[in-house]
Amino acid sequence: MEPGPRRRRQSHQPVAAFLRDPSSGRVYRRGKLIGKGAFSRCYKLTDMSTSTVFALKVVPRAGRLPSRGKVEREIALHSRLRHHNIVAFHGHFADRDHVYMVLEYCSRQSLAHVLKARQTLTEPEVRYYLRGVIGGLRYLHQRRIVHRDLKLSNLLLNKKMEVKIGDLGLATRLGPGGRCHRVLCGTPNLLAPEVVSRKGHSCPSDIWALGCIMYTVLTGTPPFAAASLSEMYQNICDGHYPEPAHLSPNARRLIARLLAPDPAERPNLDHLLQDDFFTQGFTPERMPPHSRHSPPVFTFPQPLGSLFRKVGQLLSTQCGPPCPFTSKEASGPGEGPEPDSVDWGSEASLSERRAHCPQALVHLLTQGTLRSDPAGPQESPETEVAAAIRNLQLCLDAGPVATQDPPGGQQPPLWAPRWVDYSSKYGFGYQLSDGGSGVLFRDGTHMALRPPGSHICYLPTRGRLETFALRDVPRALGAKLAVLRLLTGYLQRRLREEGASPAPQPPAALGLCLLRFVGTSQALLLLFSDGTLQVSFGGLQTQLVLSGEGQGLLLTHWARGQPGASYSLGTLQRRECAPAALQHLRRTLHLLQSL
Ligand SMILES: Nc1ncnc2c1ncn2[C@@H]1O[C@H](COP(=O)(O)OP(=O)(O)OP(=O)(O)O)[C@@H](O)[C@H]1O
Repeated sequence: MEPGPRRRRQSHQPVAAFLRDPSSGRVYRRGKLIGKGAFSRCYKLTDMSTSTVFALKVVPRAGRLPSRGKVEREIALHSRLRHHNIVAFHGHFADRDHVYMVLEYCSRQSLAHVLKARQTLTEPEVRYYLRGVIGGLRYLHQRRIVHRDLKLSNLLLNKKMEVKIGDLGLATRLGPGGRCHRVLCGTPNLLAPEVVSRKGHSCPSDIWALGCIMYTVLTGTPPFAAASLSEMYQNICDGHYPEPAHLSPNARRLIARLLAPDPAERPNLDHLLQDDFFTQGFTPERMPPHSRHSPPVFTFPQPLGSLFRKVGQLLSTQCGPPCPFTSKEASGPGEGPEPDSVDWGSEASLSERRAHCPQALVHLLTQGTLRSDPAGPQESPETEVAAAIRNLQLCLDAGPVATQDPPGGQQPPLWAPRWVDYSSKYGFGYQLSDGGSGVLFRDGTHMALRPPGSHICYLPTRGRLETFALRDVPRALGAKLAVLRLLTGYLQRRLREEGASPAPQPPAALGLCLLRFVGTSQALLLLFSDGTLQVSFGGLQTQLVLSGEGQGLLLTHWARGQPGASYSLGTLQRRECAPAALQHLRRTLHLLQSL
């Protein structure tokens, strides 16, 4: 995957089983061989007095190194560095045959090993690893040091799966012009155009390597891997690589920015984490060690409570038309865990959905649609989506954006402030702002609990409403009622914990139901039967609700804990809408159009 630098392999003298650092007096026991580089070998090493485990990098002293003083330069440079995302340097010594470097031990090997086992990584994982690499690289660049050999095998992982930049053998300080020697060093398929054309390495050359790394871990193949070196260098100089069409637009855009042929156009590390790829997607705080072998399923607390949401695998879970739930009837909650101890979806259900939906359009994580009556009029979910798109366009076409946020009205619409996606097992539960709740089940049916009389409203298919008093619910619906109660109880508990109470507003119509939900890495979109469209971005950071119709259209926008502001179509037409709300409208439109 990563052709190594064209360097001659060294023959190695055996390394003694016990080694003494003459300057510190420490005695070490050499352990097993953990890896081999072009000029070095790495062993596990234990400090005999403290039992601390290190990695020992051993470089032979024979006069066949690529350039004299290379190891000395590596030691001089590496020993002064101290950063959480750079392999720590603990000491060095030498004997007649070898130079030894005592390094922080990274027991989970490298990202090259992970990719070999996994073939590709998911976007949340890539965000997690890149964050660490960017942290370490920023530290180097701030000190005017370029790494010059960033590659997967030099991104090591410690026991906690924290990423550490290693192998500073080619790292060097920048010269006065922000560049260093015009030599062709590094790993050929990761060389930046300016390095290939011998203009010298600079900080953007490392950024280019980051682009190659990102591309490789997301697609499983490096962006530049032509049969001949000259063809590959030509592609590098032209910035010509196979378009990774199946990746999310944000991932593709960031790769294109990182792999800009002109170094001046590549993003600076200080701004990289502000890219949409990082800000609009979930980044795990930690990485489970098993993710070295299988895709992780992440769970994370929502701001409104410890809900768990499925973000395990972004990959190619992309569907065009809505994927039906499986026809399996929802089962009772007896055998399942509490919703706040479950993940959102499972790999099995994702691959199931992928098999159903070969077209790749939207980066979906989870979705569900209310079942249509096969004997009834052909209602397609696209009809509601098209209506929602029309409404969004009406708002967007209303007029130019106000230069500052106008005071919004306070007309809270009926919406779903809380939800829990338990669709991998039973269904998607939500609580309405009037205190009612509902579940769209995996089998495409819908059941709701409606205040004030606590009616149970059941829709076996779209348009067929059956209502029951709580005690009269037929036995056949007992399992679904149990799920509805389980999820409602859970959401009410959250409401109590937040100290919130339902808004005083007229209760929803008995037939109101959730027609469709779509979860992507960026947003959760809910479409109700009365045409209300609700979109939540970034967990619950920003919410947008579009309700009503025609001139009664109302846009309500909540941003980062601010009280909601509502805008009527008339207000929007008078050119008064918060710029942030319009921006979210555009993102919603984009999302809907890509369904
Ligand atoms: N600090 C460390 N902890 C654990 N393993 C390490 C550590 N440093 C290196 N290794 C392992 O040893 C291998 C050899 O590392 P080394 O830095 O000598 O060369 P390399 O970067 O893999 O190759 P090259 O020298 O060709 O660029 C690595 O691939 C890695 O698997």
